[in-house]
Amino acid sequence: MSRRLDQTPLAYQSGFRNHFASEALPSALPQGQNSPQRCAYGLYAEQLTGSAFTAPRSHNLRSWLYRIRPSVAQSAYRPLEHGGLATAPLSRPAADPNQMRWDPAPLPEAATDFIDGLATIAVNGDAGTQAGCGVHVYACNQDMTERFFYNADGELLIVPQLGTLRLGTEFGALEVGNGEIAVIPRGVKFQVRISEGDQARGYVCENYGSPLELPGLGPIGANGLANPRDFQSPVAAYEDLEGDFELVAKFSGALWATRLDHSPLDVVAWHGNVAPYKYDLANFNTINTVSFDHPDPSIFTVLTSASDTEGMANIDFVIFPPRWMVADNTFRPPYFHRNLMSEFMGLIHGEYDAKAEGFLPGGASLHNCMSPHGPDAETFEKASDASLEPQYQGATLAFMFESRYVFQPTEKALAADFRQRDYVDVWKGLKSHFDPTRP
Ligand SMILES: O=C(O)Cc1cc(O)ccc1O
Ligand SMILES: [Fe+2]
Repeated sequence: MSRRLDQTPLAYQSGFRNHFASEALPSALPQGQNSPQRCAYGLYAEQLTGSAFTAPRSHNLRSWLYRIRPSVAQSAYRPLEHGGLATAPLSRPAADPNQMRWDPAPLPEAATDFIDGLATIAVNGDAGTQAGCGVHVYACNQDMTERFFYNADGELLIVPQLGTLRLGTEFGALEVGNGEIAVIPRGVKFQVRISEGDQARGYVCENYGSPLELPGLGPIGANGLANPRDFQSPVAAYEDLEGDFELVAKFSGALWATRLDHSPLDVVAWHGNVAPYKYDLANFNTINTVSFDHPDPSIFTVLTSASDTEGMANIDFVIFPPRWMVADNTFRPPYFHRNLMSEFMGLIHGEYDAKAEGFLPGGASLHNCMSPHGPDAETFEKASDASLEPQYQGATLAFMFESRYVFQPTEKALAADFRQRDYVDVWKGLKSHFDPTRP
């Protein structure tokens, strides 16, 4: 029998990290237990954990998968070369206090799938101690057909900028395009196809640390920012395919490949709270000032990965969404600042309010710990004189991966043709307006 996941209609179940239960065949899920002596339909039971067994219940993550073959039905792993991927710590660390910016990564001309199209821009922390992250861009023009991927080094937060991706996973299929995000938990096997457009580009945060979760809302209350119900996980769907397939694993900073004689997306039923999910950033309930001053961007946190120090995120995923700007007597764009946390930014569409020019959709910027940044000279002049009517800033969607750990750009990203070597000049025109006689 051959059944394919890329042809299965998309269907989702809603809720952030719910304890889901889903079956593609009736009664495929055991009732009242996880490991029956014999599973329905001759399936194998397999547990996948996203936390230590002994993690506190609030952070305990695991799912049970009922599959045609167990994951161990594979051959030995062998190393696989990849020219563009890097993992922290780098052997030749290249942390740099210079503010940096990149144009969008060029789209490939040769046939390139999602794995081959990954290129690391910066990393921080240490994958081996489960701290920090890798920041990659992907640019591809081919579907993964005979190969699959999983990442043992971290979960993957995928932020598409160009093209729509269809992610076939062990848990079912998801589709994500511009303005949406997807998260693939550590270890989950998946395959990427381009479902709209001939090519695709976007960003990936490979989170080595604790899995992303919703931020606490404090005095905001019970509702707001990213609401749990707007997160969607796929329903169980499987393929029963025999052939010659490759499973690529990222493990301890390197890629490895193993051969399979079947598709690993063969999970007929699953239950638990580890599962891929997607989120449409348009559902973000944006909160901003209705009085004065520019709130700190933590007000725009979508997801956060905790470090072992409370309040200092391993990574915050923050967006700058369409919103009303109404602040009175206020310099409305982002203020000038020097932050303890390090900031990697990307642009999903539109324009970013701190930068009049040069920060393009698909491009990126990096402002490391204490490196000064803020509005460029042109934006500063304009915003200092702007009339402060309520203004809808609609055509914009930027994001930030903000981390307590300094980002180290890779040597390739430093040397890339598409790095803007004159970026620091955007602040050149900021001149003194000081006049001691005019209070
Ligand atoms: O640097 C940036 O553009 C991100 C950012 C935005 C903002 O509104 C306030 C602080 C900040 O770091
Ligand atoms: Fe900043």
